[in-house]
Amino acid sequence: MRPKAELHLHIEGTLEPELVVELARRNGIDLPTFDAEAIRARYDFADLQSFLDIYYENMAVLRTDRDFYDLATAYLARARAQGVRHAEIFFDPQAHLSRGVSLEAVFGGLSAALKDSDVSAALIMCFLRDQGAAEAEEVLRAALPYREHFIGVGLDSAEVGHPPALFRRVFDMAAAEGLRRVAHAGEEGGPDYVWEALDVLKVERVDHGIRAMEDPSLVARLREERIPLTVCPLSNVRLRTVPSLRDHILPAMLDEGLLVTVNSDDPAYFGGYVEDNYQALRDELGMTDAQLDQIARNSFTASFVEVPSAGQ
Ligand code: HPA
Ligand SMILES: [Zn+2]
Repeated sequence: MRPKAELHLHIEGTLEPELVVELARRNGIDLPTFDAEAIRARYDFADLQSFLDIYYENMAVLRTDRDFYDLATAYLARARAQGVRHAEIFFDPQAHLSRGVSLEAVFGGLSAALKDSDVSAALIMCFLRDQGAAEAEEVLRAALPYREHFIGVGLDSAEVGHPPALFRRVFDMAAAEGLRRVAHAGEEGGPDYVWEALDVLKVERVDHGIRAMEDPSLVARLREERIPLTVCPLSNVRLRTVPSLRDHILPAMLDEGLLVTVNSDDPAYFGGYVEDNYQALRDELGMTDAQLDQIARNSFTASFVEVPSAGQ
């Protein structure tokens, strides 16, 4: 299997229904159903928000550092089996703090899992854009005692109506701390969100970014500056940002000379882990092995951490 890096992966989006049930039992949490298949049957999404509603609901079973440890350990084992040599993993601390779960539990569990895995991995802390900039600044300040546990910051959750420019100050603060910067932009939002992420937040990578293709001058900028895009094909289909995989703009992005990568986003919800995304691109979109090899090479080029086994 082709070695690859995964650069767009929300650890809470790897929470499989079976683990939801197990953690609910362990933590004495009542669920509408304890049948994993019945939970999975709800995963028919109309858009990003309808997914986020269930995503935040399910993650309420994550309470202790052991829960976060088990979650990340399960992901890393699956990732390894899918050829992942290196993962840069998003997490959403605000979604846990708001439920009374401490940063200590979140960082403690995730960091221990990364340390115990033989897959190279690092954490990127995301701000929930729909919770506003003041809260983002607060969580960054609260996370600084854990500075050595994460390499960067990102911006996720409901995109439209929450433009990147609102987060200028917190991204400046993060830059001053030597943190790397990424943001979701151009998933449901238009090319203007991608421009803002680049110009105002100074992001070094754009998460999704598929709608950048609507603006030729933006495409030229991304190409000239070699800005990586972390595209998530199965996610785009399941959240209906594209009608079907056959309509996906990824091959055109590659033809434009963009530094595109392929990632799984929230694999427990979108029908596949990262190699499943590669295979779907081959089987349903007819992408060639040469194209997929290029994308896998791009994933190492686009990663923030030098990976010793890259390309082996
Ligand atoms: O695809 C996504 N988009 C925005 N926020 C998210 N949080 C988890 N997954 C996503
Ligand atoms: Zn995402």
